[in-house]
Amino acid sequence: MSELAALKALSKAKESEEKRLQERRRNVLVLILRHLADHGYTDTYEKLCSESNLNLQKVDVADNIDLLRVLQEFEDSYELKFGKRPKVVRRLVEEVAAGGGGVRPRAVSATAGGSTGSPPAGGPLQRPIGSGGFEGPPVSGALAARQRREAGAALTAAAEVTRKGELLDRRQQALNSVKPPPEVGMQRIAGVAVDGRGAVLGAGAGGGAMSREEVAAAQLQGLHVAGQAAHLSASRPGGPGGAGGPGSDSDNDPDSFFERRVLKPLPPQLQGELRDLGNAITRDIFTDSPNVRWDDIAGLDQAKRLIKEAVVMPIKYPQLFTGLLAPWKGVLLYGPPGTGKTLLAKAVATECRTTFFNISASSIISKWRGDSEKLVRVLFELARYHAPSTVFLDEIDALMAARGGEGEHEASRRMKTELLIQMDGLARGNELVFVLAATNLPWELDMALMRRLEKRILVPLPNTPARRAMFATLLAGRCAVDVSMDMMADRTEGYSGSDVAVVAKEAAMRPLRRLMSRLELDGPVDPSQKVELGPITVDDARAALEVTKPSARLHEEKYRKFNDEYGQLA
Ligand SMILES: Nc1ncnc2c1ncn2[C@@H]1O[C@H](COP(=O)(O)OP(=O)(O)OP(=O)(O)O)[C@@H](O)[C@H]1O
Repeated sequence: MSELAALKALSKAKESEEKRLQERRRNVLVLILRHLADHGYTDTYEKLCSESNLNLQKVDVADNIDLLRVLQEFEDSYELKFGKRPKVVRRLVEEVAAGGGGVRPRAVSATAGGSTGSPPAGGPLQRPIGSGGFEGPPVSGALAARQRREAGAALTAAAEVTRKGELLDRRQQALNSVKPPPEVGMQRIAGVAVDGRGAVLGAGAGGGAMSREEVAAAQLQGLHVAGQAAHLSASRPGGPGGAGGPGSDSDNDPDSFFERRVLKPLPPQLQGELRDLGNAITRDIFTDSPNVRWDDIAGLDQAKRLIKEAVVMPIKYPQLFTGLLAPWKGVLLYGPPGTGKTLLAKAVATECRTTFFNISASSIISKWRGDSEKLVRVLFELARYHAPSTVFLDEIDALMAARGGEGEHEASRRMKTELLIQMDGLARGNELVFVLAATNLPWELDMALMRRLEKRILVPLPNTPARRAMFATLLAGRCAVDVSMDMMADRTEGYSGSDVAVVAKEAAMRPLRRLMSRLELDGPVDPSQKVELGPITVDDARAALEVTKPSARLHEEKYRKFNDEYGQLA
C-alpha cells in the first residue's frame, strides 16, 4: 500500500472512531432521558432535553435496552472478568471548599474499578472536559486530541487545587483544635464524658480546665447516651436512637451509604393538594434504615418467628408465596404498652430493606384531621409506588375504634372506610406492601378491620431471661461486681421492656446524683483532680427497683382472653 493510501486509511479509521464516539455520547443521553422519563424525574428530563437538544419524541432507545440493564450487564461482565462486583459509585462527603466557602464534594473512597483520585474541582455535575456535548458539529480528530490534552491539564490543576484545599483543611482543623468554636465545645466535653460508663472525667481535650458547668453538662451528655439505651442496642454504633443522624457512626461507614434508600420522585398522578400530602408523608419516610436488628430485641421469640414467617420470608422469597400461600397483607401486633411492638416493625423494615412508613394514629388525627381520608389514600398510593414497603400504623385503636358509635365524626368515618378500601386493594394486588398495625387495646378494634388484619400476633411482657438480657445490655460496664442481673430480672416480673429501661436508667442516675451533689458542695473544680462517676451499687439497684413500678400489668386477663379468641397461637 502506498504511503498516501495508508494515510487515507488511517484518517478514515479515525473519522469512523470519532463517529462512533459521537453516537455513543448521543446514546448515553437518550438512555438517560428514557431513564428520567420512566422514573418520573420530569423537571430534570425537561432540562436535559433543552440542554442536549434531544427529546424522546425525536429519538428513543431501541427495544430491550435501558440504563439499568446496561449497568447490570457491565456488572456481570466485570464480575466474570475480575471475580468481584464492581463498585460503580463511590461515596463523596460534602465539605466547605477551602478558602472559597462554597461546598464541593470530595471522594473518600476509590471505586473498585476506577481511579483513586478526587474528581475535578466543581464536582461530578460539571460537564466533563472534552465531552463536546451532543449539540454542535462533530469534533475533529485534532480537536479531540487537544481536548484530551486540555482535560489532562485541567485534571492536574484540579488535583493541585484539591491538594491545596486539603492542606488548608488540615490547617483549619489544627486551628479548630486549638480554639474550638462554642458549639464544638460540647462535643469536646462529650468526647470525654461519653466514656462515662464508670469513666474518669478529667481536663478537656483542648487542654483547658473544665468548668463545673462543663463537667455537669458532660455528665448529662453521658447520661443522655445512657437514656437512649431506652433501647437495647443504643450502645451499638449507628444503632437505634442515633441511627443516621448527622455525624453518627453510620455516616462514616461507607457501606451504610449504600444502604440508604434512594426515593423516587412523587408519582406524577399526585397533583395539587394530594401532591402536598404526598410530600408531607415522604418527609416521614425513613430513608435510612431504622437500624433495629432482631438481636436488638430481647426475648419475644414466638412473635419474631411469626413475623418472619408472615412478612420477612415473603419479601425474601416471593416465588414461594403465591396462590394459596400468598402473603398476609395485614398483621396486627397487640399487647401491653412498651413491649417492643414498634421495635418489631422497625426490625422488619431493617431486615427486609423495605420503605418504612411510620404513621401514628395520633399524628393522623391531630395533624390531618380534615384531610385524613385523603392522607390514607395518598399513603397507600406511595406505599405501592415505593414497594416493597411496610406501613406501620401505631395506636391503630385510636384510629379504628368500632365505627358507627354515637358522636362519630363524619370525616373520621370516611377515613376509616378509606383505610378498609385500601387494605382490600392490597389484598387483591401483588405488590409487596404490608400493613403492620399495633395496638394496646385490641378488643376495641372495629371488626371489619380485624378481618383485614389476618395475622394477629401477641407481643407479651418479657419473660425472666428476656429481662435479664435487657438489664445486662443496658447496664453493661456500669455496675459494681456484686450487682446481680438475675436479681434484677427476678424482681421485675410483670414489667414491660420500657419499664425495664426505666429501672436501668433510674439505677444509672444514682451514681450520677452522688457526683452532682459532690460537685455542688465542693465548690470550683480543680482541673488536676479526677472526677469519678462511681459504679451502680447493689443499693442503687434495689432503690431503683423500689421506686419504679410496672406500668403494664393492667388488662392481663383481657389480653389472654383476646389471644385465645383471635390470636395466633403457634
Ligand atoms: N423486647 C425488648 N427488647 C429490648 N428493648 C425493649 C423490648 N421491649 C421494649 N423495649 C424497650 O422499650 C421501649 C419501647 O418499646 P416499643 O416502642 O417497641 O414498645 P411498644 O410496644 O411499641 O409500645 P406502645 O404500645 O406503648 O407503643 C424500646 O425503645 C426499648 O427501649
